[in-house]
Amino acid sequence: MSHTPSTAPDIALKLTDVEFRRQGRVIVTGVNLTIRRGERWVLFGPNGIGKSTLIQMMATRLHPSDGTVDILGNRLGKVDVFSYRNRIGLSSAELSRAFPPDEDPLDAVVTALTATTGKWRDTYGEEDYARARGLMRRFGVEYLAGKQMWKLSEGERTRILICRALMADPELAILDEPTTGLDLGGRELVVGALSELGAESDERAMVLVTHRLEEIPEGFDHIAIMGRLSGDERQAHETRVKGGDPAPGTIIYTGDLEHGLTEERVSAIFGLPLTVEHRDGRWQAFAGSAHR
Ligand SMILES: Nc1ncnc2c1ncn2[C@@H]1O[C@H](COP(=O)(O)OP(=O)(O)OP(=O)(O)O)[C@@H](O)[C@H]1O
Repeated sequence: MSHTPSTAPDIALKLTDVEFRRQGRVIVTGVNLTIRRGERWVLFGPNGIGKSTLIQMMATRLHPSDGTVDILGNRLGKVDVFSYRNRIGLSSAELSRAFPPDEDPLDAVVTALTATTGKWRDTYGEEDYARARGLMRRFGVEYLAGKQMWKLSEGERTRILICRALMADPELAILDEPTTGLDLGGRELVVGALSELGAESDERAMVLVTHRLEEIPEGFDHIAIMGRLSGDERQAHETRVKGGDPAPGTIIYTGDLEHGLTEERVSAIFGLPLTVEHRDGRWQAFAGSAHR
């Protein structure tokens, strides 16, 4: 049966008027975001604002309560997700819990080809394993082949999941906090490898989630910044914000990263005066003045 794409061919991801509620609480609302093929995006915002919630939708793991999510021309909820899930590469903490504890990390990477976890029933060729090993080398974890997933440190598991996310040469790669648990050396290796990937001119769309400016790789030049509803918009929602629940998260800026990451905006979303610096392609933020 032929399938009419739900969006223009150059659009990888489109969220339209998305709201997500959990147990009566509005977690995110008014989310609009369009990501084109070949673009590298950072999804940035403070803890608990709803970044992972949006990522789960972008990766077909969660449906919006309202609004629409279009992924690679498929409207979420209208098309069987298993028909296109292997075109999306995801690395996230939630996913890391899906593997059988004794799974070989090499298999955890290679099973991305069939969008499964656990190797049984599937067979993969030598070429597949060679690609998996190549990715593991690139991210400094080739030595983990033959080990067991449950024994990995957090930083090792994170890197294995990045390799897995890239294994199937996905059209959309989604990396949720890809430097979680990494020591300084590991972080710099991963940020460097992601910068290289970001600089490659291909049609893959990439979305990287972080709440730390230091972890934005070079080449990621678009940003969606999340903050909480404020002013009139918040008041319009007040009747729906129960008890001490924080105001819903939303996207307060989308576009060019260079212009989006202003001190004013970053200070506002974290609720304290911050100095933001951009030097040699990398970003950093800290409280107070750089000239003290
Ligand atoms: N299963 C759940 N049940 C109830 N509330 C949840 C659940 N999962 C997440 N939440 C709430 O939804 C809000 C958004 O969470 P989410 O994980 O999307 O934020 P985040 O921006 O990714 O945060 P972080 O940077 O800390 O990972 C939080 O207040 C969280 O407590």
